[in-house]
Amino acid sequence: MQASKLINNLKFKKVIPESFEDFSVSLLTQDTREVIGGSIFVAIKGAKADGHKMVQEAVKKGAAMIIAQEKLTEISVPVVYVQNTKKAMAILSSFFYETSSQALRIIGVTGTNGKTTVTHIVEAIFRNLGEKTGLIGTMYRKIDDEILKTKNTTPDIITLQRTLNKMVEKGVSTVAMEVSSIALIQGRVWGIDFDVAVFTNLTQDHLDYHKTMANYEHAKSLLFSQLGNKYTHSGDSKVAVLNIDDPVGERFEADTAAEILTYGIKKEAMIKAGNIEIHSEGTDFDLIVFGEKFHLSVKMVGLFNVYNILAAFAAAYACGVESEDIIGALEKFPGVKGRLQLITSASKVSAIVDYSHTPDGLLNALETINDFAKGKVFCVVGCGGDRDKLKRPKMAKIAVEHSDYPIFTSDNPRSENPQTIIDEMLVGVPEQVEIPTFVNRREAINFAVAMAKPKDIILIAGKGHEDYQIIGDTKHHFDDVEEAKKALYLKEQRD
Ligand SMILES: CC(=O)N[C@H]1[C@@H](OP(=O)(O)OP(=O)(O)OC[C@H]2O[C@@H](n3ccc(=O)[nH]c3=O)[C@H](O)[C@@H]2O)O[C@H](CO)[C@@H](O)[C@@H]1O[C@H](C)C(=O)N[C@@H](C)C(=O)N[C@H](CCC(=O)O)C(=O)O
Ligand SMILES: Nc1ncnc2c1ncn2[C@@H]1O[C@H](COP(=O)(O)OP(=O)(O)OP(=O)(O)O)[C@@H](O)[C@H]1O
Ligand SMILES: N[C@H](CCC[C@H](N)C(=O)O)C(=O)O
Ligand SMILES: [Mg+2]
Repeated sequence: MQASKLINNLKFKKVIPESFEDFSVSLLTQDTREVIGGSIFVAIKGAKADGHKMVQEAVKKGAAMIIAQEKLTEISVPVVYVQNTKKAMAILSSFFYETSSQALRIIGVTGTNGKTTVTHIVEAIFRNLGEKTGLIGTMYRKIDDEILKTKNTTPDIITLQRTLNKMVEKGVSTVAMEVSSIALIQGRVWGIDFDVAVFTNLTQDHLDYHKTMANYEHAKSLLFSQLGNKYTHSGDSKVAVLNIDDPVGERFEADTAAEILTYGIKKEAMIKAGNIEIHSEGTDFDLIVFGEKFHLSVKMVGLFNVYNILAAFAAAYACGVESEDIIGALEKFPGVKGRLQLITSASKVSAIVDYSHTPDGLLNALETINDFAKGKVFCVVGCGGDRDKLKRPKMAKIAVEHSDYPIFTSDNPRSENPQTIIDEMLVGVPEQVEIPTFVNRREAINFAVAMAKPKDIILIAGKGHEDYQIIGDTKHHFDDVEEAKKALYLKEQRD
């Protein structure tokens, strides 16, 4: 696309110099590290760095035009001044990648917990129908079978539009996408034309960023207010899928112009579950869809996963998929890596690796395990550095109250001192309770495995699918599943 045509999509701007030699735009980027000849570089003022200070570097690498919101001097390429470069980036990327988001059916999922799980179930439902699918979230970006790495749960808008564009090229028709609260506030999904927006739940997380639960809720509500502002006459109205058992779900009804589809277990919902029986290998329940009852046996364990299944069912139902087709996929779905992932061993001690890194997630994981545990429950847990500190004493208290042997350790300490994080967890524990603590996560896992007896279960919480540990600025290889398997194997040899 020619630069002049692209920037014409910005109504309010000042271009200096006013006339310039037009060129074909090779790349639109906000990151100097990506710039190639013929790029347009968008200068963003971020939390850590300021793109305006890196413009010379971008030009040196071949940027042929700069979009800026602050005065730049001595720049040898045309500069387009706008009020807000983030907004300009959203507008330009949507035109640069043309029709991507309109050409796809996009299901956005937001909420504190369950986004990764729900998006994976939604993906499985549409794959089961023979469609090519896309998935964007915490673990990766997936275009049909191709897996691309990801830095954030919800990528920046340019990466997002680029990814959607590749999906269209590859013949993908439906995309399931996690939409984080931070992304909503930062405008990472501005201009994305969601067809269905799903709300899972809202409990404490990310207060380092949002400061209050009210701000956090407001951030999540943006997905619903962004949905369905314009009614199309094709009959495909936008749908907000809301967990009606969560008071926040009820409140979001007022935030959206879209049609509402409710799901729940406790309250009267359009899509409901009842007669729930949880066992160690799966869950049985009745699914009631507008009064019509189906019986389901799924491989996923836990009440919270029934909510995730209801959310995914409702999302697919909102797109017109038949109940029987959805159920077929749900009963086959094996679960998501690192979410209540069971590791058994000949020693009869089992480990469960779970991505519970919030108080509510940890409570749900422990309550589920307690429901079917026949021996004692161990809980190896830590809290991430440079993230919500208020989670620390709460998660510690939950571990102490809901497991027989809590053991505190490090998650991803990042720039923080790992012992300080553990000390902040200990604030949530009564003084007389002694907790074994290990800064080294491997030692904590080995200790739990050594202590455990046949029939005991060890929950290793917080890192799920992650195959790394971030200590300082370094990302070391570390995988809870690998560690648990190794420790359990050595125990078998010893005992
Ligand atoms: C605090 C925060 O949210 N930061 C996010 C934000 O960064 P930022 O805009 O503040 O960027 P910055 O690092 O200050 O840099 C400013 C500008 O300079 C540019 N730059 C920077 C360095 C350089 O050498 N060259 C260069 O051009 C950058 O590309 C950027 O345009 O925007 C970036 C692009 O969208 C994100 O990658 C980045 O996420 C960081 C890595 C992060 O850790 N974010 C976490 C808190 C986060 O967003 N988490 C959510 C929720 C997870 C969940 O609950 O599932 C997520 O969606 O991942
Ligand atoms: N519906 C739910 N309600 C409460 N807890 C849940 C729910 N679904 C999952 N969990 C818990 O939260 C953990 C993370 O689940 P998942 O990865 O699906 O959530 P997420 O919203 O994608 O998290 P993140 O914000 O880190 O991307 C799980 O390992 C489980 O312990
Ligand atoms: N999406 C979450 C992931 C937390 C995972 C946990 N292992 C940690 O590092 O704190 C976050 O960025 O807060
Ligand atoms: Mg996720």
